[in-house]
Amino acid sequence: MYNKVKRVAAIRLDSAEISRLLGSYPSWNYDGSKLTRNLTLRDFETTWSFLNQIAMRSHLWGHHPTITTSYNKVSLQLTTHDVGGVSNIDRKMIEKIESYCVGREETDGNK
Ligand SMILES: C[C@H](O)[C@H](O)[C@H]1CNC2=NC(N)=NC(=O)C2=N1
Repeated sequence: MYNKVKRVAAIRLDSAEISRLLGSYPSWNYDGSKLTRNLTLRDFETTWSFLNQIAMRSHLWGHHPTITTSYNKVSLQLTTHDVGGVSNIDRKMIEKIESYCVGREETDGNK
């Protein structure tokens, strides 16, 4: 699944496309240059399982979010240097990351 590196040319998203993306994924924010998301996961193991999936996907696509983590907290930043902004690859990465989040975020019940 993660053994074949696939690179595609990045296409910059315009502001309407970025707005649509944020509409579909309200947990993400746009700071004018990059897409960001902060999340809290259920526990440490869940956090690293999630991070490993992102790492393998990043390796496969040659596209690497900036990641900051501490125990069960993760901050993600996504941008594409080649286009000097946000691209279709960042959008695809967000779609993947959101699928990896399902059922793994901390809920009020276990705070
Ligand atoms: C040379 C190398 O492919 C580039 O620097 C890649 C690596 N990973 C990357 N990751 C992200 N998030 N954005 C990029 O523009 C990017 N560029």
